[in-house]
Amino acid sequence: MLTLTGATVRFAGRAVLDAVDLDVAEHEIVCVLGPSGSGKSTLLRAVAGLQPLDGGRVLLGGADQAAVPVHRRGVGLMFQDHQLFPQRDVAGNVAFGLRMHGAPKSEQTARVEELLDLVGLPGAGRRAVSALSGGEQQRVALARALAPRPRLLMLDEPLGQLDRGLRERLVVELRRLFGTLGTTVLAVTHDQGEAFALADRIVVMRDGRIAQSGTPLDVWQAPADAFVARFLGFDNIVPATVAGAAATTVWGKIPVPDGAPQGERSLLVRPAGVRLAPSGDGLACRVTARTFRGTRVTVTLQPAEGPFLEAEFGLREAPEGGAEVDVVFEAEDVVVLGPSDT
Ligand SMILES: Nc1ncnc2c1ncn2[C@@H]1O[C@H](COP(=O)(O)OP(=O)(O)OP(=O)(O)O)[C@@H](O)[C@H]1O
Repeated sequence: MLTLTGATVRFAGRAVLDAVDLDVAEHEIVCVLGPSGSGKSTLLRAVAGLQPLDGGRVLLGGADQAAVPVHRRGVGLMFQDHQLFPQRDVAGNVAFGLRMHGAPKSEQTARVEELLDLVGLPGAGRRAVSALSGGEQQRVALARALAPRPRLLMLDEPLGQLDRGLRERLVVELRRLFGTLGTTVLAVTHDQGEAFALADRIVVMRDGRIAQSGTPLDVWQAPADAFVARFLGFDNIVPATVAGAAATTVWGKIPVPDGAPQGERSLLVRPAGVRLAPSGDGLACRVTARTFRGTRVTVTLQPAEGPFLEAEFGLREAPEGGAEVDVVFEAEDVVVLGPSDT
């Protein structure tokens, strides 16, 4: 459906999009994740035709888009701030794209009603957009983007301004809606939770390049490198020299899973893989913080050397704040990451 090959955009000589290759299949929901300034919005703008490329190509349905203007690309766009027209009512906003395409009035009216039903706002056509809540405005913006049946829907931080509870509900609704409609989606967000809940595939960007692309499960289980792992919210990452079944780190020798890549690497230890050991049998640490998380407790451990460790224990076994404990590591919760700056 969408293919980018070597897509490059430079501002003042700096590559903000640096030879990006990306394929989005029909009906696929791809979420682009990355820190601020990594080039996510520029990527969307380049696909939409709002940002000319300095190199490479954008193909939609196999056709090069270099000479195709924005309104002929057949893409729907929805931005964080909705950009609804305040002087038009809900129906006027949803019909906008249909009017631009010259759809007859009767067809516009029927399609607007259909879309408002679809996004959970039946009969809201005559309401003023200024009188809607943030979540309702988001639904109107979505209905407007979907109305002309775009072959590709692009979302830029679609839930950015809404509160967390509403975002969590809407993201589930969006996924269900896109699944029902078979919409092909390219979405940009810096919220990992949102991306993981919405996407069939996650693309992590760093400095204008793709750092990793994979299913949510793949990316979660096996982050490509320390940058991706940190961006996904993992702590417990240290440089390591992996040889055979163990890695040498500032935290001592740590067992690694069978078949782990060897040599100079970064190592990630999941908090669940840190276990208490008898005194003198493991890495000696002091407990510096304890946080209750329902039935589990997250404990921060400071070893004599190296960064602190996050560990996760059951309520009964979690050590007290200030306690001196020894810990060992379970190989199954250790991930050997690619060679990378830690
Ligand atoms: N028109 C422009 N002129 C100059 N620099 C720009 C322009 N547009 C974007 N940039 C720069 O390009 C880089 C990438 O911007 P972009 O908006 O694509 O990042 P982003 O990943 O979407 O960030 P955010 O999450 O903050 O929206 C930034 O450093 C930004 O300052």
